[in-house]
Amino acid sequence: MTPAIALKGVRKRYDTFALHDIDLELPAGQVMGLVGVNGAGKSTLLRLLMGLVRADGGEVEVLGQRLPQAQVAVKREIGYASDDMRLYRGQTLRWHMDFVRSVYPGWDEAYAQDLLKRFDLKEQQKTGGFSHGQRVKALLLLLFARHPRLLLLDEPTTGLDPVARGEVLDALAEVLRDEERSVLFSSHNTADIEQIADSITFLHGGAVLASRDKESFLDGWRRILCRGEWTDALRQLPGVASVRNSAPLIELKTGAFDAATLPALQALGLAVESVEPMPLEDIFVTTVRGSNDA
Ligand SMILES: Nc1ncnc2c1ncn2[C@@H]1O[C@H](COP(=O)(O)OP(=O)(O)OP(=O)(O)O)[C@@H](O)[C@H]1O
Repeated sequence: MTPAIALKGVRKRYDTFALHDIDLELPAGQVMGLVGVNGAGKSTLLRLLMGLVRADGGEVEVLGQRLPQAQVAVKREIGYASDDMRLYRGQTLRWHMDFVRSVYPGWDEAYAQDLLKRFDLKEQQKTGGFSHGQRVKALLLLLFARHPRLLLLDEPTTGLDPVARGEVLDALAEVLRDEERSVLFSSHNTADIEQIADSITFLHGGAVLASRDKESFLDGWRRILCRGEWTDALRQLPGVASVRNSAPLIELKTGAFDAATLPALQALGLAVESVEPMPLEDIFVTTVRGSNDA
């Protein structure tokens, strides 16, 4: 099946920042979470995919079509939401719904009504009076009810209270039950990504540090506590991203945990005390620190 997004060797340079050689593929019907610190390049990447920014080099394909050539046709099939999108303050949400409906024939009014209830929004309210959370939910409603084939969401849950976050994530999960739809969403909140993403990409300093399906990501990482004598050979073990000597214990974090890991530690004279899975946030921080040290 044609991937929803395929990037090959994509580059974009600004005065003080560059995206370098981005290779990324999002299979159709999947959700990819894009995680990165402030300034990592997440918004730039999403803007490239939306055709708002043009790559300096490499290939950008969205829904099987090459950008920038197919930009106009592809844009109709994409739902893009970011913080800099504005609603007309003096108009009601209904006015916005009618406007989008007039432009997109695929508008689903029944679904829009369902989302209005779920998001607790009033269609006759002027959007100028909306809170931040209401504005985000209104924007998502206007996107979701169009049924775009690809959603590009730039930090959709940032700044939402826990209840609104839950509502937005539930609605997203529902949108995703339809296997035809693909989503790329960025977030600082690794818990959101862990909850709904099929695959995870870490972006740092304009480069992809890691991109894998969620299960293999989480399965491959472990925090291991051992007892014994410190040896520098620990740093050479496959996949080891951090080792800390807090005698009498040694803490080791590895991104390549497998059947050979524990025997390798024992061979170095260490007694393994515990092996724990790591939450995505810890995996992300460990990966970013490792790349900063490299
Ligand atoms: N139009 C532009 N001109 C010059 N520099 C830009 C432009 N757009 C983005 N940048 C720079 O590119 C870098 C990456 O910005 P970007 O907004 O893509 O990061 P981000 O990962 O989305 O960050 P945040 O999480 O803070 O939103 C930043 O240093 C930013 O200043």
